[in-house]
Amino acid sequence: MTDTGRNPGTPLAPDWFDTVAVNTPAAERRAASLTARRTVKKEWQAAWLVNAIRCIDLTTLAGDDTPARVQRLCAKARQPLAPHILQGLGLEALTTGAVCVYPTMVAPAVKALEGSGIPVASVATGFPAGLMPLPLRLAEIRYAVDQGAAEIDIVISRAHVLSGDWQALYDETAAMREACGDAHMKAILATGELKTLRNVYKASMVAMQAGADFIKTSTGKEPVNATLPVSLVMVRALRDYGARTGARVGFKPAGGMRTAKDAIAWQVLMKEEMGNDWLQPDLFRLGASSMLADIERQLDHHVTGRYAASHRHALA
Ligand SMILES: O=C[C@H](O)COP(=O)(O)O
Repeated sequence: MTDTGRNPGTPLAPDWFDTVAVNTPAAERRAASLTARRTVKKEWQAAWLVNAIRCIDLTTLAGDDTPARVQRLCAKARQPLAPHILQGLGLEALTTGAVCVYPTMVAPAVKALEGSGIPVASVATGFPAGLMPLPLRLAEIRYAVDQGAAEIDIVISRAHVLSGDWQALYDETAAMREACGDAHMKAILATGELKTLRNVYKASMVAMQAGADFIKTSTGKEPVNATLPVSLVMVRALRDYGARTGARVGFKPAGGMRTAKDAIAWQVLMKEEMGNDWLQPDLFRLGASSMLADIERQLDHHVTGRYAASHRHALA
């Protein structure tokens, strides 16, 4: 992620969100219409899928992660498409947006990505629940940065959202942003646990006021992770924040996105809501561990006319 200008944040301003109303049925209709209305023409689908790849935070966040698995993930991030597909698309080179791992896997990832230009993102702050004393959460951020992470995906305290304690949410998130130093901070809202879309909008706004460079839907561990209606509300908050401050905060849907169709759907949402500028890795990421396999399969078919068995491209 090149530094397209960090989000400096603002003082906590509850008047920017405390009277917000979110019409849930309308958000659901708009989200559904986005993907239904704009069907990406066949010949353009490949280009949209290639663009999705350069925006993917290729992720492994499992309790059985090992340095060997992370090395394989990084090899995939360096070469997400088989050579015959790249050639068939007329592309010289292509890499993913980042690799996203747990803090203790940052060092092997940094080593495996040396010279690639691909940043390492690390989750931190007691991912996925975040229920640890703040000093330990901040220390985990500093550890991940010291290990070489260029991006930190923090998790917010859902309890502060559910109780409407915006000052506590702001203070914690601002402290996390400070602990990140030069590392870009993505704030994971765990929207599946925030109960209402109104809370999603408010949490988005407070995270951005506290200095988040990106807002991210989910850890991938909630019962419900990235959805289009939730994403629409977060992107509207990001747009409103930008209108007030001029800051450009990025958006990262994450969790449960498995297919090439998902990759196109979220890009259509970004294009329709924010415009083409938001379809590049500095401002848009797709947090996914398995979506790339289906994208590669679809691009293989685009180039060869045949479908390879999905397992052939799955990450071992
Ligand atoms: O941050 C990324 C998510 O944890 C990935 O979730 P996923 O494994 O459902 O793709």
